[in-house]
Formats: sequence, C-alpha cells, structure tokens
Amino acid sequence: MNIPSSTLVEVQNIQMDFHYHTALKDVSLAVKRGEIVTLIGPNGAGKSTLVKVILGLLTPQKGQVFRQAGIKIGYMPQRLSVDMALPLTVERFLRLSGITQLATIQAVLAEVGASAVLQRPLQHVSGGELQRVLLARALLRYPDLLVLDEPIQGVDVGGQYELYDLISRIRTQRGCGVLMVSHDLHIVMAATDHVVCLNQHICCSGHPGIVSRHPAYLSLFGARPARDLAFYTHHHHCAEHTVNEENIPITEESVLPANEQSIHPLHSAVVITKD
Ligand SMILES: Nc1ncnc2c1ncn2[C@@H]1O[C@H](COP(=O)(O)OP(=O)(O)OP(=O)(O)O)[C@@H](O)[C@H]1O
Repeated sequence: MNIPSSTLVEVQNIQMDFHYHTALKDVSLAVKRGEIVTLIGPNGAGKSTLVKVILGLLTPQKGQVFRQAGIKIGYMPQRLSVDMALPLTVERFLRLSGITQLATIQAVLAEVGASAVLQRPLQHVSGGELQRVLLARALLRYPDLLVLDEPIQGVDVGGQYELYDLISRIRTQRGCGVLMVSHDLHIVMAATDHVVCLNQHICCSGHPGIVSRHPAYLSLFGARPARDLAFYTHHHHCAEHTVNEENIPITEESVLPANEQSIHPLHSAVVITKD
C-alpha cells in the first residue's frame, strides 16, 4: 500500500503477542511530517512495544507497518545501552553514531542546549543533560522522524517544560515528525498535536483537549490530569486548545473549583509555546 507523501509512518491493525500475553491488539496510528504524536498509557500498556514495531525492531503477528520510502528515523530509547563504567566523553559517545565531524557534533549539542558537556565523561552528566545528549544523538542524522521513548526521564519539573519546548522547536525548525512516549500527562498534552491513549488497544485518540475529557482517558488516569490540562491550556495556549467536544470554550472557572483557582501549581509554570 502507498501512504500519502505527508505521512512518515503508519501502522494498521497491529497485534503483538509475547508468549501468552497480548501486548497490542488492533492498534492503528500514523505520524505525519511536522506533527507531534504522543503515546500515553499506564505501565505495561504496550507503548514501548508499539514504538519498537514502528521502528521495525519487532515484527507483529498481525497488521501492517508502512514507512515512507527513504526516510531517516532518529530514536531516543527509554534506557541507555552503554556501560556507564566505561570512560567515555560525551563527544566520543556521540561519535559512536558514526558521525565523526566535530563541527556537526558541536552544532547538534548547541541545538539541544548542551554545549557545555562536550568533553565531560558521560557518567558525570546530570539526568537532564543526559536526556539532551540522547536527543542530540537522535538528531545527528537529521531524521525525518524523531522517536522519543519517555524523553523527560530523570528531569526535574522545570527541565521537563524546557525539554518539551525544545522538542516543539526542533519540530518547527527541522520540519520533522515526532512520535513520543510519555507518562506526564498535563505537561506533554499541552505540547502535542495528537494524543493516542493506549492500554493494549487504543482507548481514545485525537486532539489533547478532547482526549483529556474522554471517558476512557478519565477512567485510566482520573479527573485531575484533565483539569490540569484545561487550566494549563487556558493560560498558555491558543484558542484551538481551549474548547471542549462541543466547541465550547473551556475556562479556568469551568474546570477548577473556586478554592483551587488561585493556588494551582501550574499557575506559575514555564510557558511551552505551540507553533
Ligand atoms: N520481549 C518481551 N517478552 C515478553 N513480554 C514482553 C516483552 N516486551 C514487553 N513485554 C510485555 O508487554 C507488555 C507491554 O510492555 P511495554 O514495555 O510495551 O509497556 P509500556 O507501556 O512501554 O510500559 P512502561 O510505561 O512501564 O514502560 C508488558 O506486560 C511487558 O511485560
């Protein structure tokens, strides 16, 4: 099957079984150029499994995987598969990707805001710096599609906003598509175009403002994250993020009880801009 030229990858009706356990059942999704798609779901929902199917690292028992011919994919895995006991500088670690030009490595580290760690041993960089180095590695081949499996692990809350802001800017500047896995709902949902809520099957999917109010989402995650998102988007985002399913604007007053409106923790949050 041919996929539209704007689509980078598409999977249809995927089933992935491990022994007697079905990790994915009848899962379909697509990522287009310039779009950020975020997979959310509880532990064991099949998020990493779906990412591996999309990357071609796992072959599903059923369904089809389409990749646009000739596209390059940059992958940031959930775990770093490097022996942290090895004496390895960030520069040498990035050279392991096959890119040997120092100027290219310096440019990509500057792009992710991690120039300062170039000569530092990998095991001495902080959690937030390590995530930026891993993002730099995924960017080194100038991918059409960036696949990020829980990119904000080990990053403090302020750093999480910065990292999502960075990912959003990379998408805009490079025009690549982004497929992300995340647990942190209220932050990531404000920085994404399309959310897919997974729990073996797709429970719901669509625009973040709609998914956050979907009964399947609420039964998985509870009401609080939805209220956080509505509050957050009300303050920091364009109109398209502040309407509900009936296209009625969502206001701070409509989602938070009066006694929570002035003390909400996201009130002073760092702004993520959505282009
Ligand atoms: N190689 C494997 N062999 C057997 N079972 C596996 C394998 N990989 C994943 N699983 C199982 O498939 C299910 C989905 O795992 P997966 O890692 O995709 O979930 P996840 O949504 O990414 O979870 P988390 O949020 O905890 O990272 C889990 O029950 C897991 O134990």
